[in-house]
Amino acid sequence: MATKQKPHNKKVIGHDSQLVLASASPRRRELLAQIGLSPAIMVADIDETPHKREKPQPYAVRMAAEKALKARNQNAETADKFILAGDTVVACGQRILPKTEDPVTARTCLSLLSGRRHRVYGGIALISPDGHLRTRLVTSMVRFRTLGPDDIDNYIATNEWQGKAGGYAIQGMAAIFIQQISGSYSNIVGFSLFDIAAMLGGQGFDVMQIPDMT
Ligand SMILES: Cc1cn([C@H]2C[C@H](O)[C@@H](COP(=O)(O)OP(=O)(O)OP(=O)(O)O)O2)c(=O)[nH]c1=O
Repeated sequence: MATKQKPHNKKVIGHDSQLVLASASPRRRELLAQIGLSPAIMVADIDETPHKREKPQPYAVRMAAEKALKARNQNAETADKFILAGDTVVACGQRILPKTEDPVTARTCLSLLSGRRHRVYGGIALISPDGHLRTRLVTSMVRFRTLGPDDIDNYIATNEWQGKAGGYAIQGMAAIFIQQISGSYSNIVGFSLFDIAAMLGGQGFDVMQIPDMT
């Protein structure tokens, strides 16, 4: 069995089997796999309706925290584990765009995003084995080029907008519409790997020192 080189001066207090991802999102699973993490998956269904006049930034953080807390409260076996959850919110100004489930809503979102900049807010929540909840908000900016009717028709035909915040996925065909981003790319896809590694690292869970089981 191959193991990654471990510097002797570092104490590892966390490893992969101690990590739970409270998410049904294949994107979040794939993002964690990119940095060598394969957590247990526990889906936490929560009510994702924004509160009246709730701003996108606190909404993203609240959603992530509720997912993590629900996973912990529903599964006794998570008690001594790190629980990670994320939430992606696409906002045009202070307006929260929906996760699009039908083509009409997806068209409305794409028309709104066409030719302008918007923000993607990523809420991240981490519950440590001692039960402490920590959260972060990560912001990325995305600029779409102007979309013509054919662009929107063709994109709708891909079905890639289904279940995506704001009606698009940067990791698919929508990449051809995106002129510029600033901030974290992984934050737009699902959650910021930089911030996750930093949050885990702050709790003694060093992502670079997880045994490689392959
Ligand atoms: C903007 C954007 C969003 N998305 C996706 C990421 C999220 O899966 C989804 C936003 O919905 P979320 O509620 O953040 O996540 P989810 O419902 O898919 O999964 P879970 O709550 O169980 O963790 O939009 C992309 O895949 N690419 C993008 O470019």
